[in-house]
Amino acid sequence: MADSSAEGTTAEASIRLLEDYTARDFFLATENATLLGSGVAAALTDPDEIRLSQRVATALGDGIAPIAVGALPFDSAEGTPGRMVLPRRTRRAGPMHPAVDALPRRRVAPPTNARPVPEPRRHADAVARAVAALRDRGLRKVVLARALDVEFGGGVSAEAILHNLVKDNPGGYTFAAGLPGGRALVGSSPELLLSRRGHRVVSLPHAGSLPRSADPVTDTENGKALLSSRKDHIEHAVLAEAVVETLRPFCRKLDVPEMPELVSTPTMWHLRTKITGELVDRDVTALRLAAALHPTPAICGTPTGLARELVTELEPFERGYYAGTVGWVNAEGDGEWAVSIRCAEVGNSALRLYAGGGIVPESDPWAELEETSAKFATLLRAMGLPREWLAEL
Ligand SMILES: C=C(O[C@@H]1C=C(C(=O)O)C=C[C@H]1O)C(=O)O
Repeated sequence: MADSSAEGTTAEASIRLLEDYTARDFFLATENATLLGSGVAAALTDPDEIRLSQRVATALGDGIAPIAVGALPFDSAEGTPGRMVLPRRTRRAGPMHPAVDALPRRRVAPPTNARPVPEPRRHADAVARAVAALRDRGLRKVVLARALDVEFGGGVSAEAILHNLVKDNPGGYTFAAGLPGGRALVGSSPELLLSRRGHRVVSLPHAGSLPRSADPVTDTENGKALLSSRKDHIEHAVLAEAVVETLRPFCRKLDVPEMPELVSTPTMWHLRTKITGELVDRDVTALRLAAALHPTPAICGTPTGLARELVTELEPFERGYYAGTVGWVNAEGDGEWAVSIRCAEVGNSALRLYAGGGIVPESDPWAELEETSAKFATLLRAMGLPREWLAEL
């Protein structure tokens, strides 16, 4: 029988969860709570995400465990199926912050080798081709990503990276999801795809980005520039419209602010819209809603099918669980699903980092390349590497 415990809201309780995390587990720290799922009472994989959500609801209804956790890939047609686990043991505690600030950072040994995929110049070329394709094929937006393969002669610890990510990102959805073969998807995303609690649903779509700067004057200027950038508002509007359209049939009431707000992570400025709604049918679970929303134009594009084709055509790697979603759902159907960005797939002695950005007809290839470099910084920082390290590759 699966075991579940609420371990209180004390700092010690949440820190114990982080300290007990191992790379096979599921971990999620948000502003409000910390969750650790370990062991496998049941595992479900399915390339059809709606069917997966139904199978998970059935398993939860059977009482196998009180909660299911896991990850959906960017595109299950690539051969990476959605993967959900009903953990043998689920532990919950209060938020990690600010208590985690007092813990020392963990050291990650420096990499022995690193290789951008594709070469940076080729990513800029792909963006230019994407801009032309938007026009020729009638797309409003496509999201193009690049990857960075990093090797560590002496091994790399997902636990240490997660620890530093939690410390660095108090407002983030900081996650780790165990993958087959002892690998783990580890990251800290600013973006909530969907949360459901009772009738209330919330989505926090993000699109439109500029890097933060260590210089306070440049930093403030970047924030202001983003808030008044026509190109970024277009990029954002395409996303917010798509999320609203998908949620509308499920909701009796939707609250959508007219304008996005400016938000920040330690490495990026973003435009974000907070969409809240009231569900018509309580039987529609958080995972079912996440499956309906995914892939949003935050990580794919509009129209979805054409954008997905363009991504396959222009990116020389498979995204796997990057640009998918990670989260949990319980027997009541409540849950929380974050967009799996600002993350890396971590193995024993190597990891692959990912970063992407939305392309619209007004996009500039070199600015888009810069944006992906800035987005890598979330993980680089957790690995103890300065942003300049990337420029040397
Ligand atoms: C695709 C990523 O980020 C997404 C793309 C954004 C953009 O294009 O402005 C902003 C936030 C995210 O929705 C990523 O970080 O890899």
